[in-house]
Amino acid sequence: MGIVLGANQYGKAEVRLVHVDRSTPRHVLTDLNVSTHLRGAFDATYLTGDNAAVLATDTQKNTVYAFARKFGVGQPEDFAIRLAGHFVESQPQVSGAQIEIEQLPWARIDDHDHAFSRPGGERRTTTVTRDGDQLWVIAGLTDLVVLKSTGSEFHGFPRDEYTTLPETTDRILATSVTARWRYSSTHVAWGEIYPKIRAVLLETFAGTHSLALQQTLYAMGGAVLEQFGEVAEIRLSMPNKHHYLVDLEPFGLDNPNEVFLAGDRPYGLIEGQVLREGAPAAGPAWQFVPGFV
Ligand SMILES: O=c1[nH]c(=O)c2[nH]c(=O)[nH]c2[nH]1
Repeated sequence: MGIVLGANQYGKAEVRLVHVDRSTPRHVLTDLNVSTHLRGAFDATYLTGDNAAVLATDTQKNTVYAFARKFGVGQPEDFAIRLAGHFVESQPQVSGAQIEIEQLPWARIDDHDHAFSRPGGERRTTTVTRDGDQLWVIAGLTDLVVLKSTGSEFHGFPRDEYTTLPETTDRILATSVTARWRYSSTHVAWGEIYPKIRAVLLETFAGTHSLALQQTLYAMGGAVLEQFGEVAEIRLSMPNKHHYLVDLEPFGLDNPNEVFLAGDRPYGLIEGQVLREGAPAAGPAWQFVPGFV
């Protein structure tokens, strides 16, 4: 019984590309998950490990980023057609290509020029604690994903022998906000105040020129306490969803903060409480509430 190689394809899966069109102050954000698959005369690498025909998947990934800088992205269909054409037309052994693209949606926060939020995914939460006659109400939200394409810096941090992070005065700042706030009374119009607090969190994220995600966290919590006397304290957990500027120099291209790799993990995790001095005590309200300091 003979053994033969059947259908095959190979490529780079899930290239996380974030492109910022900064040609006007009103940034256009395109967030894609691109997978490339090449088909053609690749028997040799499977059968003998001869890679003479194998356009490396790393090269395919680089092509995605370089094309984003060279040509922009536009509609995902156009970007995919351009990539498929390039692979088939530039490599004689590549007879076909399949390019899959998922686009992650972003919406502007209050029609802001460079602050966005991700629709869907977010949840409103509450944790109510009763102990004897006493009652505490915590409200909040999880997974509110937000991004600023400028207006964020990070510098002035110590450098030791393990520090490689460059200082930056212009970076993408993105996070998935989990916030929980404790009301100081139980006489609150829950349904009316919730969207207002959410809106203050969003507008403070958008409006704060950030020198650190820590500073943004405190500003967001502080704004809620300033504007809502009913809130005794707020706790925030904000992963720093890193966006790495792609080095396009090897391809003769600059990258003026336009083409980013959206990292998955690891991520910075910035957490903190913002408290109103003299507010009623929390008692057991936070006991066993997950995800918080
Ligand atoms: O806003 C930030 N805070 C940090 O503590 C930190 N650390 C890091 O590597 N990048 C950042 N960004």
